Amino acid sequence: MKAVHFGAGNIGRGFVGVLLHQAGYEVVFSDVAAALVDALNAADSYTVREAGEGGRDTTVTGFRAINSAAEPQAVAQEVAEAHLVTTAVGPGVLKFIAQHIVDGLQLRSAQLPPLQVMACENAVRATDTLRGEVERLAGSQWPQLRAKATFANTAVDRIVPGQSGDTGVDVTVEPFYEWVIESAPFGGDRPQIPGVHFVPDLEPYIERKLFTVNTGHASAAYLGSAAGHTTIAASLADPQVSGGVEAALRETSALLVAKHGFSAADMAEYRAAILQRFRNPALPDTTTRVGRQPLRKLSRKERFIAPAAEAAELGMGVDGLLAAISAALTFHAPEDDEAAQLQRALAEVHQGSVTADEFTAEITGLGPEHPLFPRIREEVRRCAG
Ligand SMILES: NC(=O)C1=CN([C@@H]2O[C@H](COP(=O)(O)OP(=O)(O)OC[C@H]3O[C@@H](n4cnc5c(N)ncnc54)[C@H](O)[C@@H]3O)[C@@H](O)[C@H]2O)C=CC1
Ligand SMILES: O=P(O)(O)OC[C@H]1O[C@](O)(CO)[C@@H](O)[C@@H]1O
Repeated sequence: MKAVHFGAGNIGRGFVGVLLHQAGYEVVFSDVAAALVDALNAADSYTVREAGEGGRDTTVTGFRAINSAAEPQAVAQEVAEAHLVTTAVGPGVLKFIAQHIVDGLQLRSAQLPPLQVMACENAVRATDTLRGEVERLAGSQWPQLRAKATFANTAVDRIVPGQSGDTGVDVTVEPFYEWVIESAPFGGDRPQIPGVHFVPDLEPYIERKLFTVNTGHASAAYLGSAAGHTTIAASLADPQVSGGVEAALRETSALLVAKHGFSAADMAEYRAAILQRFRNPALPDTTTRVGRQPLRKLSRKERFIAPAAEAAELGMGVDGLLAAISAALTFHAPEDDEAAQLQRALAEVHQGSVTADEFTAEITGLGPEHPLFPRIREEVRRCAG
Protein backbone atom coordinates (compact mmCIF):
# COMPACT_ATOMS: atom_id res chain seq x y z
CA MET A 1 0.00 0.00 0.00
CA LYS A 2 1.25 3.46 -0.84
CA ALA A 3 0.32 6.83 0.68
CA VAL A 4 1.36 10.21 -0.68
CA HIS A 5 1.52 12.76 2.13
CA PHE A 6 1.80 16.48 1.28
CA GLY A 7 3.70 18.51 3.91
CA ALA A 8 6.60 16.75 5.63
CA GLY A 9 6.65 19.20 8.55
CA ASN A 10 5.79 18.67 12.20
CA ILE A 11 2.39 17.00 11.85
CA GLY A 12 3.41 15.34 8.58
CA ARG A 13 6.32 13.42 10.08
CA GLY A 14 5.25 13.38 13.75
CA PHE A 15 1.62 12.33 13.37
CA VAL A 16 0.29 11.37 9.92
CA GLY A 17 3.56 9.85 8.66
CA VAL A 18 4.16 7.69 11.72
CA LEU A 19 0.57 6.37 11.83
CA LEU A 20 0.54 5.59 8.11
CA HIS A 21 3.85 3.77 8.57
CA GLN A 22 2.35 1.76 11.45
CA ALA A 23 -0.64 0.98 9.24
CA GLY A 24 1.71 -0.60 6.71
CA TYR A 25 1.81 2.11 4.04
CA GLU A 26 4.93 3.10 2.16
CA VAL A 27 4.85 6.87 2.72
CA VAL A 28 5.92 9.21 -0.08
CA PHE A 29 6.34 12.67 1.46
CA SER A 30 5.86 15.56 -0.90
CA ASP A 31 7.09 18.99 0.16
CA VAL A 32 8.38 22.23 -1.37
CA ALA A 33 11.23 22.65 1.14
CA ALA A 34 14.20 21.29 -0.83
CA ALA A 35 16.49 20.83 2.20
CA LEU A 36 13.82 18.83 4.04
CA VAL A 37 13.20 16.61 1.00
CA ASP A 38 16.93 15.97 0.65
CA ALA A 39 17.29 15.21 4.36
CA LEU A 40 14.41 12.71 4.25
CA ASN A 41 15.87 11.01 1.19
CA ALA A 42 19.28 10.79 2.87
CA ALA A 43 17.76 9.04 5.92
CA ASP A 44 16.82 5.35 6.14
CA SER A 45 14.67 6.03 9.16
CA TYR A 46 13.58 8.76 11.53
CA THR A 47 12.49 8.69 15.16
CA VAL A 48 9.25 10.07 16.56
CA ARG A 49 9.95 10.85 20.23
CA GLU A 50 6.96 11.14 22.50
CA ALA A 51 7.99 13.58 25.25
CA GLY A 52 6.36 13.33 28.66
CA GLU A 53 4.64 10.72 30.80
CA GLY A 54 4.12 7.38 29.06
CA GLY A 55 6.05 8.56 26.01
CA ARG A 56 7.95 6.11 23.79
CA ASP A 57 10.08 6.29 20.68
CA THR A 58 8.90 4.96 17.31
CA THR A 59 11.17 4.39 14.34
CA VAL A 60 9.66 5.20 10.97
CA THR A 61 11.08 3.45 7.90
CA GLY A 62 9.91 2.80 4.36
CA PHE A 63 9.48 6.40 3.22
CA ARG A 64 10.72 8.53 0.35
CA ALA A 65 10.35 12.22 -0.41
CA ILE A 66 9.72 14.24 -3.59
CA ASN A 67 10.08 17.96 -4.13
CA SER A 68 6.66 18.83 -5.52
CA ALA A 69 7.82 22.24 -6.77
CA ALA A 70 10.72 20.74 -8.75
CA GLU A 71 9.13 17.45 -9.84
CA PRO A 72 5.37 17.86 -10.24
CA GLN A 73 5.17 15.05 -12.82
CA ALA A 74 6.78 12.59 -10.44
CA VAL A 75 4.28 13.60 -7.76
CA ALA A 76 1.37 13.12 -10.19
CA GLN A 77 2.64 9.63 -11.02
CA GLU A 78 2.86 8.73 -7.31
CA VAL A 79 -0.68 10.06 -6.74
CA ALA A 80 -1.90 8.04 -9.73
CA GLU A 81 -0.64 4.82 -8.14
CA ALA A 82 -1.36 5.56 -4.46
CA HIS A 83 -4.10 4.19 -2.23
CA LEU A 84 -4.22 7.25 0.00
CA VAL A 85 -3.40 10.96 -0.15
CA THR A 86 -3.12 13.03 3.03
CA THR A 87 -2.08 16.62 3.63
CA ALA A 88 -0.70 18.66 6.56
CA VAL A 89 0.37 21.87 4.85
CA GLY A 90 -1.87 24.52 6.44
CA PRO A 91 -5.41 25.31 5.26
CA GLY A 92 -4.24 28.18 3.02
CA VAL A 93 -1.94 25.87 1.04
CA LEU A 94 -4.61 23.32 0.03
CA LYS A 95 -5.30 25.23 -3.20
CA PHE A 96 -1.73 24.49 -4.30
CA ILE A 97 -2.06 20.77 -3.53
CA ALA A 98 -5.22 20.44 -5.64
CA GLN A 99 -3.37 20.57 -8.98
CA HIS A 100 -1.19 17.58 -8.00
CA ILE A 101 -4.35 15.61 -7.24
CA VAL A 102 -6.00 16.59 -10.53
CA ASP A 103 -2.85 15.60 -12.44
CA GLY A 104 -2.65 12.30 -10.55
CA LEU A 105 -6.31 11.45 -11.16
CA GLN A 106 -5.85 12.11 -14.87
CA LEU A 107 -3.06 9.52 -14.96
CA ARG A 108 -4.86 7.06 -12.65
CA SER A 109 -6.29 3.86 -14.12
CA ALA A 110 -10.07 3.62 -13.76
CA GLN A 111 -9.50 -0.05 -12.74
CA LEU A 112 -7.87 1.01 -9.44
CA PRO A 113 -10.00 1.53 -6.34
CA PRO A 114 -10.80 5.21 -5.65
CA LEU A 115 -7.92 7.25 -4.24
CA GLN A 116 -8.73 8.05 -0.59
CA VAL A 117 -8.05 11.73 0.12
CA MET A 118 -7.95 13.36 3.58
CA ALA A 119 -6.77 16.87 4.50
CA CYS A 120 -5.37 16.74 8.05
CA GLU A 121 -5.51 20.45 8.81
CA ASN A 122 -6.88 22.50 11.71
CA ALA A 123 -10.01 23.65 9.93
CA VAL A 124 -13.64 22.62 9.70
CA ARG A 125 -14.25 20.52 6.53
CA ALA A 126 -10.72 21.03 5.21
CA THR A 127 -11.09 18.04 2.86
CA ASP A 128 -14.22 19.61 1.37
CA THR A 129 -12.16 22.74 0.73
CA LEU A 130 -9.51 20.64 -1.01
CA ARG A 131 -12.15 18.78 -3.02
CA GLY A 132 -13.68 22.13 -4.07
CA GLU A 133 -10.29 23.25 -5.42
CA VAL A 134 -9.81 19.93 -7.21
CA GLU A 135 -13.23 20.23 -8.86
CA ARG A 136 -12.58 23.84 -9.83
CA LEU A 137 -9.24 23.00 -11.45
CA ALA A 138 -10.56 19.86 -13.14
CA GLY A 139 -13.38 21.91 -14.70
CA SER A 140 -15.09 20.05 -17.52
CA GLN A 141 -12.95 16.95 -16.81
CA TRP A 142 -14.41 16.48 -13.32
CA PRO A 143 -17.22 14.11 -14.42
CA GLN A 144 -14.56 11.70 -15.74
CA LEU A 145 -12.34 12.05 -12.67
CA ARG A 146 -14.82 12.09 -9.80
CA ALA A 147 -15.25 8.30 -9.58
CA LYS A 148 -11.49 7.90 -9.16
CA ALA A 149 -11.35 9.53 -5.71
CA THR A 150 -13.08 9.52 -2.33
CA PHE A 151 -12.78 12.60 -0.11
CA ALA A 152 -13.28 12.38 3.68
CA ASN A 153 -13.09 15.12 6.30
CA THR A 154 -10.99 14.52 9.40
CA ALA A 155 -10.05 16.05 12.75
CA VAL A 156 -6.45 15.62 13.90
CA ASP A 157 -5.09 16.38 17.33
CA ARG A 158 -1.52 16.08 18.57
CA ILE A 159 0.77 18.83 19.80
CA VAL A 160 3.92 18.84 17.71
CA PRO A 161 6.04 21.86 18.66
CA GLY A 162 8.71 23.49 16.51
CA GLN A 163 11.75 21.22 16.32
CA SER A 164 15.25 22.24 17.32
CA GLY A 165 17.57 22.47 14.34
CA ASP A 166 20.03 19.79 15.47
CA THR A 167 17.75 16.73 15.42
CA GLY A 168 17.60 16.28 11.66
CA VAL A 169 14.33 14.76 10.52
CA ASP A 170 13.55 13.23 13.93
CA VAL A 171 10.56 14.81 15.59
CA THR A 172 9.46 15.34 19.20
CA VAL A 173 5.72 15.07 19.85
CA GLU A 174 3.36 14.71 22.81
CA PRO A 175 2.28 11.11 23.61
CA PHE A 176 -1.42 11.90 23.05
CA TYR A 177 -3.03 11.78 19.63
CA GLU A 178 -6.54 11.65 18.22
CA TRP A 179 -7.55 11.20 14.57
CA VAL A 180 -11.28 11.19 13.81
CA ILE A 181 -12.51 10.55 10.25
CA GLU A 182 -16.00 10.73 8.76
CA SER A 183 -17.03 7.25 7.74
CA ALA A 184 -19.70 7.74 5.06
CA PRO A 185 -17.45 8.56 2.06
CA PHE A 186 -15.60 5.22 2.33
CA GLY A 187 -18.57 2.85 2.28
CA GLY A 188 -17.13 -0.55 3.22
CA ASP A 189 -13.54 0.31 2.27
CA ARG A 190 -12.20 2.30 5.23
CA PRO A 191 -8.44 2.82 5.53
CA GLN A 192 -7.12 0.74 8.45
CA ILE A 193 -4.97 3.08 10.53
CA PRO A 194 -4.12 2.36 14.20
CA GLY A 195 -6.06 4.40 16.74
CA VAL A 196 -8.28 6.14 14.18
CA HIS A 197 -11.98 6.60 15.01
CA PHE A 198 -14.62 6.70 12.29
CA VAL A 199 -17.79 8.69 12.98
CA PRO A 200 -20.92 9.22 10.87
CA ASP A 201 -20.96 12.99 11.55
CA LEU A 202 -17.64 14.76 12.02
CA GLU A 203 -18.96 18.24 12.79
CA PRO A 204 -19.33 17.81 16.59
CA TYR A 205 -15.82 16.33 16.82
CA ILE A 206 -14.01 18.90 14.70
CA GLU A 207 -15.83 21.74 16.47
CA ARG A 208 -15.10 20.25 19.90
CA LYS A 209 -11.45 19.92 18.95
CA LEU A 210 -11.02 23.27 17.18
CA PHE A 211 -13.06 25.27 19.73
CA THR A 212 -11.41 23.68 22.77
CA VAL A 213 -7.87 22.52 21.96
CA ASN A 214 -7.15 25.22 19.41
CA THR A 215 -9.12 28.04 21.06
CA GLY A 216 -7.41 27.18 24.35
CA HIS A 217 -3.91 26.86 22.93
CA ALA A 218 -4.17 30.06 20.91
CA SER A 219 -5.66 31.91 23.92
CA ALA A 220 -2.66 30.80 26.01
CA ALA A 221 -0.34 32.07 23.28
CA TYR A 222 -2.01 35.49 22.87
CA LEU A 223 -2.76 36.15 26.55
CA GLY A 224 0.68 34.82 27.47
CA SER A 225 2.45 36.92 24.88
CA ALA A 226 0.51 40.03 25.96
CA ALA A 227 1.70 39.33 29.53
CA GLY A 228 5.32 39.16 28.34
CA HIS A 229 5.82 35.38 28.24
CA THR A 230 7.56 33.60 25.38
CA THR A 231 6.66 29.97 26.15
CA ILE A 232 3.33 28.22 26.61
CA ALA A 233 4.58 26.69 29.88
CA ALA A 234 5.41 30.13 31.35
CA SER A 235 2.10 31.52 30.07
CA LEU A 236 0.07 28.82 31.80
CA ALA A 237 2.12 29.13 34.99
CA ASP A 238 0.81 32.71 35.18
CA PRO A 239 -2.55 32.51 37.03
CA GLN A 240 -3.83 35.57 35.16
CA VAL A 241 -3.23 33.82 31.81
CA SER A 242 -4.48 30.39 32.83
CA GLY A 243 -7.59 32.02 34.32
CA GLY A 244 -8.15 33.81 31.00
CA VAL A 245 -7.76 30.56 29.03
CA GLU A 246 -10.19 28.76 31.32
CA ALA A 247 -12.71 31.59 31.01
CA ALA A 248 -12.62 31.42 27.19
CA LEU A 249 -12.95 27.63 27.25
CA ARG A 250 -15.87 27.66 29.68
CA GLU A 251 -17.68 29.74 27.05
CA THR A 252 -16.84 27.47 24.12
CA SER A 253 -17.80 24.43 26.22
CA ALA A 254 -21.18 25.99 27.03
CA LEU A 255 -21.74 26.51 23.31
CA LEU A 256 -20.68 22.94 22.43
CA VAL A 257 -23.01 21.56 25.11
CA ALA A 258 -25.91 23.64 23.76
CA LYS A 259 -25.16 22.95 20.09
CA HIS A 260 -24.00 19.34 19.98
CA GLY A 261 -25.37 17.87 23.20
CA PHE A 262 -22.01 17.02 24.80
CA SER A 263 -22.49 16.71 28.57
CA ALA A 264 -21.15 19.55 30.71
CA ALA A 265 -19.25 17.01 32.85
CA ASP A 266 -17.58 15.44 29.78
CA MET A 267 -16.60 18.88 28.51
CA ALA A 268 -15.12 19.80 31.93
CA GLU A 269 -13.05 16.60 31.82
CA TYR A 270 -12.00 17.27 28.20
CA ARG A 271 -10.89 20.82 29.12
CA ALA A 272 -8.90 19.63 32.13
CA ALA A 273 -7.10 16.98 30.05
CA ILE A 274 -6.24 19.55 27.41
CA LEU A 275 -4.86 22.08 29.87
CA GLN A 276 -2.74 19.26 31.29
CA ARG A 277 -1.44 18.53 27.77
CA PHE A 278 -0.57 22.22 27.20
CA ARG A 279 1.38 22.18 30.49
CA ASN A 280 3.50 19.12 29.52
CA PRO A 281 6.89 20.21 30.90
CA ALA A 282 8.78 17.94 28.48
CA LEU A 283 7.30 19.70 25.45
CA PRO A 284 9.03 22.98 24.65
CA ASP A 285 6.53 25.21 22.85
CA THR A 286 6.52 28.91 22.16
CA THR A 287 3.84 31.59 22.04
CA THR A 288 5.04 32.56 18.56
CA ARG A 289 4.46 29.05 17.14
CA VAL A 290 1.11 28.51 18.78
CA GLY A 291 -0.03 32.06 17.95
CA ARG A 292 1.24 31.91 14.37
CA GLN A 293 -0.90 33.36 11.57
CA PRO A 294 -3.25 35.48 13.72
CA LEU A 295 -5.23 36.66 10.67
CA ARG A 296 -6.19 33.05 9.92
CA LYS A 297 -7.00 32.45 13.56
CA LEU A 298 -9.17 35.59 13.77
CA SER A 299 -11.10 34.79 10.59
CA ARG A 300 -14.83 34.06 10.50
CA LYS A 301 -14.85 30.24 10.60
CA GLU A 302 -11.93 29.86 12.99
CA ARG A 303 -11.39 29.11 16.70
CA PHE A 304 -12.33 32.55 18.12
CA ILE A 305 -14.88 34.29 15.92
CA ALA A 306 -16.90 31.18 14.99
CA PRO A 307 -17.71 30.12 18.57
CA ALA A 308 -18.00 33.71 19.85
CA ALA A 309 -20.40 34.61 17.02
CA GLU A 310 -22.60 31.58 17.68
CA ALA A 311 -22.54 32.18 21.43
CA ALA A 312 -23.48 35.84 20.91
CA GLU A 313 -26.34 34.83 18.61
CA LEU A 314 -27.63 32.57 21.38
CA GLY A 315 -27.26 35.30 24.01
CA MET A 316 -24.48 33.37 25.79
CA GLY A 317 -21.44 34.93 27.48
CA VAL A 318 -18.38 35.85 25.39
CA ASP A 319 -16.28 37.99 27.77
CA GLY A 320 -13.52 35.39 28.03
CA LEU A 321 -13.33 34.94 24.27
CA LEU A 322 -13.28 38.71 23.78
CA ALA A 323 -10.32 39.05 26.15
CA ALA A 324 -8.41 36.45 24.11
CA ILE A 325 -9.41 38.12 20.82
CA SER A 326 -8.23 41.44 22.21
CA ALA A 327 -4.86 39.89 23.11
CA ALA A 328 -4.68 38.38 19.61
CA LEU A 329 -5.18 41.82 18.07
CA THR A 330 -2.00 43.06 19.74
CA PHE A 331 0.08 39.91 19.03
CA HIS A 332 3.65 40.82 18.06
CA ALA A 333 5.84 38.20 16.36
CA PRO A 334 8.55 39.71 14.16
CA GLU A 335 8.92 36.71 11.83
CA ASP A 336 5.20 36.16 11.31
CA ASP A 337 3.91 37.96 8.19
CA GLU A 338 0.31 37.86 9.37
CA ALA A 339 1.19 39.34 12.78
CA ALA A 340 3.04 42.17 11.03
CA GLN A 341 0.12 42.74 8.65
CA LEU A 342 -2.29 42.81 11.60
CA GLN A 343 -0.18 45.42 13.42
CA ARG A 344 0.04 47.56 10.27
CA ALA A 345 -3.74 47.42 9.91
CA LEU A 346 -4.24 48.35 13.56
CA ALA A 347 -1.84 51.29 13.12
CA GLU A 348 -4.06 52.50 10.25
CA VAL A 349 -7.02 52.52 12.63
CA HIS A 350 -4.91 54.50 15.10
CA GLN A 351 -3.99 57.00 12.36
CA GLY A 352 -7.59 57.25 11.20
CA SER A 353 -7.05 56.11 7.61
CA VAL A 354 -9.15 53.00 8.33
CA THR A 355 -12.20 53.01 10.59
CA ALA A 356 -12.69 50.54 13.45
CA ASP A 357 -15.79 49.30 11.59
CA GLU A 358 -13.80 48.62 8.41
CA PHE A 359 -11.05 46.85 10.36
CA THR A 360 -13.52 44.71 12.31
CA ALA A 361 -15.41 43.67 9.17
CA GLU A 362 -12.19 42.92 7.27
CA ILE A 363 -10.47 40.89 10.01
CA THR A 364 -13.45 38.95 11.40
CA GLY A 365 -15.74 38.68 8.35
CA LEU A 366 -18.67 39.77 10.56
CA GLY A 367 -21.24 42.24 9.28
CA PRO A 368 -22.14 45.31 11.38
CA GLU A 369 -25.58 43.84 12.08
CA HIS A 370 -24.09 40.85 13.94
CA PRO A 371 -24.47 40.98 17.76
CA LEU A 372 -20.74 40.28 18.21
CA PHE A 373 -19.65 43.11 15.90
CA PRO A 374 -19.93 46.06 18.34
CA ARG A 375 -18.16 44.08 21.07
CA ILE A 376 -15.18 43.41 18.82
CA ARG A 377 -15.17 46.96 17.45
CA GLU A 378 -14.86 48.16 21.04
CA GLU A 379 -11.76 45.95 21.52
CA VAL A 380 -10.34 47.20 18.22
CA ARG A 381 -10.74 50.84 19.32
CA ARG A 382 -9.11 50.06 22.65
CA CYS A 383 -6.18 48.16 21.08
CA ALA A 384 -5.64 50.79 18.37
CA GLY A 385 -5.45 53.47 21.06
N1 LIG B 1 1.82 21.21 14.78
C1 LIG B 1 0.70 20.85 15.40
O1 LIG B 1 0.71 20.67 16.62
C2 LIG B 1 -0.57 20.63 14.64
C3 LIG B 1 -0.76 21.09 13.37
N2 LIG B 1 -1.94 20.83 12.72
C4 LIG B 1 -2.17 21.31 11.38
O2 LIG B 1 -1.29 20.64 10.49
C5 LIG B 1 -0.94 21.50 9.42
C6 LIG B 1 0.58 21.60 9.33
O3 LIG B 1 1.07 22.11 10.55
P1 LIG B 1 2.57 21.85 10.99
O4 LIG B 1 2.98 20.47 10.63
O5 LIG B 1 2.68 22.28 12.39
O6 LIG B 1 3.33 22.91 10.06
P2 LIG B 1 4.81 22.83 9.48
O7 LIG B 1 5.14 24.21 9.05
O8 LIG B 1 5.71 22.13 10.42
O9 LIG B 1 4.65 21.89 8.19
C7 LIG B 1 4.05 22.30 7.01
C8 LIG B 1 4.85 21.71 5.86
O10 LIG B 1 4.13 21.96 4.65
C9 LIG B 1 5.10 22.25 3.65
N3 LIG B 1 4.47 22.93 2.53
C10 LIG B 1 4.15 24.25 2.41
N4 LIG B 1 3.63 24.47 1.18
C11 LIG B 1 3.60 23.28 0.53
C12 LIG B 1 3.17 22.86 -0.76
N5 LIG B 1 2.66 23.73 -1.63
N6 LIG B 1 3.32 21.57 -1.08
C13 LIG B 1 3.83 20.67 -0.21
N7 LIG B 1 4.25 21.01 1.03
C14 LIG B 1 4.14 22.30 1.39
C15 LIG B 1 6.13 23.10 4.38
O11 LIG B 1 7.35 23.17 3.67
C16 LIG B 1 6.23 22.35 5.69
O12 LIG B 1 7.22 21.35 5.64
C17 LIG B 1 -1.64 22.84 9.71
O13 LIG B 1 -2.88 22.88 9.05
C18 LIG B 1 -1.86 22.80 11.20
O14 LIG B 1 -2.95 23.60 11.60
C19 LIG B 1 -2.93 20.07 13.27
C20 LIG B 1 -2.79 19.56 14.53
C21 LIG B 1 -1.61 19.82 15.31
O1 LIG C 1 -1.61 25.91 12.55
P1 LIG C 1 -2.33 25.92 13.84
O2 LIG C 1 -3.77 25.99 13.68
O3 LIG C 1 -1.75 26.84 14.83
O4 LIG C 1 -2.08 24.42 14.36
C1 LIG C 1 -1.24 24.04 15.34
C2 LIG C 1 -2.04 23.80 16.59
O5 LIG C 1 -2.71 22.55 16.61
C3 LIG C 1 -2.49 21.89 17.83
O6 LIG C 1 -1.59 20.89 17.68
C4 LIG C 1 -3.65 21.25 18.42
O7 LIG C 1 -3.97 20.05 17.77
C5 LIG C 1 -1.78 22.89 18.69
O8 LIG C 1 -0.72 22.31 19.31
C6 LIG C 1 -1.17 23.85 17.76
O9 LIG C 1 -1.13 25.09 18.34
